[in-house]
Amino acid sequence: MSTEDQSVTELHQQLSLLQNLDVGVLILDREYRIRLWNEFMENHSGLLYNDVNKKNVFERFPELPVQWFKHKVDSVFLLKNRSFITWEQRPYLFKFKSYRPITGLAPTMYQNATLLPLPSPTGRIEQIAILIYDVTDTALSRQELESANHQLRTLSETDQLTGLYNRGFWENRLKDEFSRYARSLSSSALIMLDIDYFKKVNDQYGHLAGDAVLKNLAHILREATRTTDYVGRYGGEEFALLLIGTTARKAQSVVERIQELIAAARVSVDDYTITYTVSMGLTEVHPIFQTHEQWIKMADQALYLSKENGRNQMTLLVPDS
Ligand SMILES: Nc1nc2c(ncn2[C@@H]2O[C@H](COP(=O)(O)OP(=O)(O)OP(=O)(O)O)[C@@H](O)[C@H]2O)c(=O)[nH]1
Repeated sequence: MSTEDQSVTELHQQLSLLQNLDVGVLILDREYRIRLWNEFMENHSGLLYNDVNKKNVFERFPELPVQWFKHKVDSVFLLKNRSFITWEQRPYLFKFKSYRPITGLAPTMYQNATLLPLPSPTGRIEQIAILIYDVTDTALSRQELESANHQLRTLSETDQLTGLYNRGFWENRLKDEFSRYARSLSSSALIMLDIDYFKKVNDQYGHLAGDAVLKNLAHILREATRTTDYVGRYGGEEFALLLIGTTARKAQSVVERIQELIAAARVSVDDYTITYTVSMGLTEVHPIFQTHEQWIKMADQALYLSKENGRNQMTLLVPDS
């Protein structure tokens, strides 16, 4: 075989390899025209090499963000360095359907891409190659893992019955807020709240009715507070509200809103309509507190006074400086 025949054979083998790779390969010139398009690209795009050859990539694929992609391609021409695009940055470059059986959940193929400069024998870069990897399986399993972690985190932070924060998580937030106060001296208010004569609700209407009242109250507490506040279930029928960046005076309007919503609430269980009241204790964070537990203790004392004085009321306690 002559040297020329040998080169043709080698070129043919290389092209055949390129065609059969399970990776997308395309070549772009400086005008963003497609100069090579392998079988992977044909199969997934439904466009044959002849459909795209010498065509501008943006005309053929309008989903490509022009500015962003040009910037990527131009820098490979300019710096003569390879560059990468991951599915985390952009889920895909080319919008291909995903046909993978185990990833039936993803309608579109997730892709990683590598952009490679292709130097001519003189060292000039007139074309670049783009390799497209199907990473749908990886992307989906990562997303599933993240979603499972998120669910686990939520479970470990949440009270199952009411969906509010559980005591452990809530108390940690109070601790954080207390440390933040030591640095910033920005005010926060704490309300401890307890349902009045809740035992009677259980005794009279049953435990499920009691649960319905707890859920109703949780809903009201969420309604009456900001999303930045922390509302927790502190114990059986005791709740705790941490109002971030709020003075005791401002917290009183939250208390009033809670009282109004509870007064209007009617919990229907079977043929019964249940009404209920709550007692509350309110304290603002204060330099006199050495620990967050002391802050809770004072709010608890305020709650106790509300109970002592006849229930269905709020008591504000201000520490002596
Ligand atoms: N249904 C239901 N009841 C609960 C739950 N957790 C605690 N309890 C009940 O809450 C009641 C609390 O009763 P007590 O501590 O005597 O308080 P109370 O009857 O509200 O009286 P005061 O607080 O003094 O007004 C008990 O009957 C507990 O069984 C729960 O998750 N669901």
